[in-house]
Amino acid sequence: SKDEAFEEDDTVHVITDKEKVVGESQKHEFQAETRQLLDIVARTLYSEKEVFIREVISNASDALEKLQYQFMTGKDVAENELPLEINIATDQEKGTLTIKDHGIGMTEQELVDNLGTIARSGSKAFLDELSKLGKGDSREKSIIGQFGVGFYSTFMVADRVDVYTRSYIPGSRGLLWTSDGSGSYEIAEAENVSRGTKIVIHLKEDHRNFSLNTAVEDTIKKYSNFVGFPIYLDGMCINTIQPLWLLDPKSITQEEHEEFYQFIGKTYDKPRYILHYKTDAPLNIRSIFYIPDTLPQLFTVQHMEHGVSLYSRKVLIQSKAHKVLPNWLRFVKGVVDSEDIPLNLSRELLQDSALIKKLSDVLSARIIKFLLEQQKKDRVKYEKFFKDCGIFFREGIVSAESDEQKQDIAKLLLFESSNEKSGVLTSLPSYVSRMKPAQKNIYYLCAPRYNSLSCEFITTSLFLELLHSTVLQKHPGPNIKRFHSCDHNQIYCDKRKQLGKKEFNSHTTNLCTDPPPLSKSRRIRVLLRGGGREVAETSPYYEALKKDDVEVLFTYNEQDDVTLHYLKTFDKKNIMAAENYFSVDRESS
Ligand SMILES: Nc1nc(Cl)c2cnn(Cc3ccc(Br)cc3F)c2n1
Repeated sequence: SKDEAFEEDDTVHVITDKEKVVGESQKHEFQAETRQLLDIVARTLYSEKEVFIREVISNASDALEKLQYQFMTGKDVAENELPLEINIATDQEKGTLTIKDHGIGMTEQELVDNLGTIARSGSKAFLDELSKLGKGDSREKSIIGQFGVGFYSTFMVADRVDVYTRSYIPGSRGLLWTSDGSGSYEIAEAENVSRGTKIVIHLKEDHRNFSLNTAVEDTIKKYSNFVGFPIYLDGMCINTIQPLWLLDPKSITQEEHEEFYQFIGKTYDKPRYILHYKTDAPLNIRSIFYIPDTLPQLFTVQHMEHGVSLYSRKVLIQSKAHKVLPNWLRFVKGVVDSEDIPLNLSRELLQDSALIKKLSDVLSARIIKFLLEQQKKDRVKYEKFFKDCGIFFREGIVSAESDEQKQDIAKLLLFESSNEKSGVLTSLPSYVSRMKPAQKNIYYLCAPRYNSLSCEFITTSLFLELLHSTVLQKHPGPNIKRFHSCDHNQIYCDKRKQLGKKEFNSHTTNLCTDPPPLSKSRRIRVLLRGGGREVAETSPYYEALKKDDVEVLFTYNEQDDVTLHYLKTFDKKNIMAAENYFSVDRESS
């Protein structure tokens, strides 16, 4: 198992340079397509140069997997005592980066073929596909993840690449392939080449950073941390955290989840909810989602660093893949690994592919289903979660493309209701389950706790006039509780305080005595405290519904107002504001 592979053995994991060329080397011209391909891959396709490390490590990992397969199918394997690991060495003096594996290695025929694959069929189809790949084209079956093309990416950063390789087939000769990536390559026989492949990358002048241990370590931890074999960098094993998402969910402890969550989230927080989701249809998905315990303050809600990490067969494709989940689920952290996602050519191709859209739809539906289960499983915990994250759901309803998604998200919402005591929350499905057959619509009454308006005014008296005309008229009922000037931008009105000469009519109240010393003209924000349950219950609009024993949802903030307005219907019932009760239902009933 993986653990054995990781146990510390005493042989030190360093790479020695004992290979020696014997005999003549044959010169080979790259086929035209190969050169063309080299140009493309080396110049344009990789947005971040560092991914060449991901590619050669993936090739090494695949070579080790193929060797394991030979072992398991009882094939005769040369040097079968060699450890299944990947060794990487940086050498700052020489300006080289070396990646070595004891995988299946290559025969001379394969060496040429693997390059040739691209030249003969691959690069033609590859180039066609590439040209065909308009924006968002879903059929981006790039061949980058296969052997060969990934290897070429080394020429983005290399003046020269030496490849020592010997196939696992007993009796195979050691070979040296070398090229500067321009027009040709050379192959010679070499001795002291151990089974597998060793790639020595002679770095270009301005890519010498890849011969620095720290730079290489960061890149390996970012892209290849979960590769299924130990990776030794300059003798140190650097990939130690298991790809939790591939394990059996029941076998993972809370501690393992917390450690993993902190590793991928770069946080010391704990997850509040954990969803380990694996499926093979309609896509191959291995994923773990975490909902953090503490959520960012409101401000960072818009700007929080978000996006789950997207992997393909344990290799990172994108660390903050924004499109894998819809924006309204940006509070969710985690990893998604799908074999159906090709190791991609570039970020752009990944951003708006139909494949990613499909993935996003499947995942968001599953997360909503999970949250609904949690709503039933532990109501108190869910209500706390809803208080923290309700804002995201409301955004989801407003921004969701399909009505089906709106309906799905709507089940997550909670409201106060005339049927329940103050402070008790209910959901739309529960409301509907209580509706009488004759009732056609769902009713809600918006009694905002705060009404804020920012107004321009010149002098105190004009301010009072303006306030009276614009605000107090609009919100009948004693919805103004307090006015006091706490700072020059916000004034509350306070029933108990007398303000200025003006007395407002009985319903409302007076403004506090000392409006802030104001310059000629200022914009201030007036927050009118009040509203909430008592306003709702004493609202004339509620009276009629109450008399007819029609349940009304109470909303206290404008986001809910907007959300219900956008939602329009739920479970095929119209969602109506209470004030429309008279006109609509009276006629019909
Ligand atoms: N590590 C490793 N192991 C194996 Cl078995 C293969 C097979 N192909 N490739 C990619 C590749 C192709 C041509 C050349 Br030249 C070098 C090179 F790395 C492999 N890489």
